[in-house]
Amino acid sequence: MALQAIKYSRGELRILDQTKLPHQEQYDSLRSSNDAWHAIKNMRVRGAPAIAIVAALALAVELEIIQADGKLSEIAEEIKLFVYEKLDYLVTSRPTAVNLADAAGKLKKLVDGAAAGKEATGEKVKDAYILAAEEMLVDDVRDNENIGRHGAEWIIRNCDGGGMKTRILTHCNTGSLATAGYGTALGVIRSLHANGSLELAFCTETRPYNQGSRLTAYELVHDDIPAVLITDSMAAALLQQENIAAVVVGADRVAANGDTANKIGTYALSILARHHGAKFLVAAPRTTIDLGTASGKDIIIEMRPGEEVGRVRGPRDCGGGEVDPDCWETVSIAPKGIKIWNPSFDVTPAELIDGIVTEVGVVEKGSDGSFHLNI
Ligand SMILES: CSC[C@H]1O[C@H](OP(=O)(O)O)[C@H](O)[C@@H]1O
Repeated sequence: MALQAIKYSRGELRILDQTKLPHQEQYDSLRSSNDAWHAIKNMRVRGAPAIAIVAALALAVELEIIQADGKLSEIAEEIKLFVYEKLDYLVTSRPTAVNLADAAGKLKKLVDGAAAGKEATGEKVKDAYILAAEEMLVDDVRDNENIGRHGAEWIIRNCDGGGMKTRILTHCNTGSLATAGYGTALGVIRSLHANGSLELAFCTETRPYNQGSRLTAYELVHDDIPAVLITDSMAAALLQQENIAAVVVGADRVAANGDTANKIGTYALSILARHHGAKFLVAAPRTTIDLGTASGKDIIIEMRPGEEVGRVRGPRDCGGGEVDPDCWETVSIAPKGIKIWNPSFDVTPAELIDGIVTEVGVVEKGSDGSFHLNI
């Protein structure tokens, strides 16, 4: 059974609380855009594609509940403006990942068209919105499977030992827990594994939120994919000592020139990959490409609370690898009074990226040395 960050049926949305993983699988119901905003902000759901999908579906559920309560306006314009207001609010939950803003723009355009019709009613605008939001869930899984296939084929064609068993390093979490399913960079690893071309996947723990040790390792173990967990600080020694074919990462926003914002630590890995002759791939659907942002210097980087660095939270360790899931503790690992810098993302320059893996193929730099991303 594939892991699902998002469980949805018409009128009901549940998310897997990722702050409880890998020790507890707990689903929380979201019944409004306000519920979604807080779940995204406190990272109970995270991952650029998943954030956009959960936000869109939470508003769909909110509209269904309003109608069930007999409070849905029959005036198309009123429902359109309601959707506009809620989407603008949801976009403020996390600023760096572009998928949410991209989805909001598309959904606003859709309801604008639905409300313009002569026969338009509030219910028709609501129904049009809900169908579009539900399509995002289906489209994302299909796109990720295509990303996985294109990325695996590229690695086999272009990496040393391609066609043999490859060793891949990945960062953060870009799998079923960051998307509607299958994943982007982790989708490439899944595809390599499925066609027998993966020897070993290495995943970084990805401090401070530990998406790698808590989420990616969880997915790799769940899918029985051969994998090794390393700390972020081990990446250089790994690339120096092991034959890593490629570093494959996700993205939160790809600027028009190919500069890519992704989880903090990605930029360092791109330098290490170049120095050690490993390929460096960014895997992301086209909804992560932002042609309206010229380059990486224009990307807003989300700053998160210092507590995420200074504290670690988890269930009590009972010894022998067993934990008490009902007894969670927070442990301070930094002195009181120390200032903490906690940018959630960094920007990898296009020059250090060998390819951008999308659902329609892998984009490489042209003869002019630039990425052309209007695909
Ligand atoms: C396919 S997920 C893309 C991206 O999102 C993650 O960030 P976060 O866990 O803070 O939402 C990470 O940067 C992934 O690479």
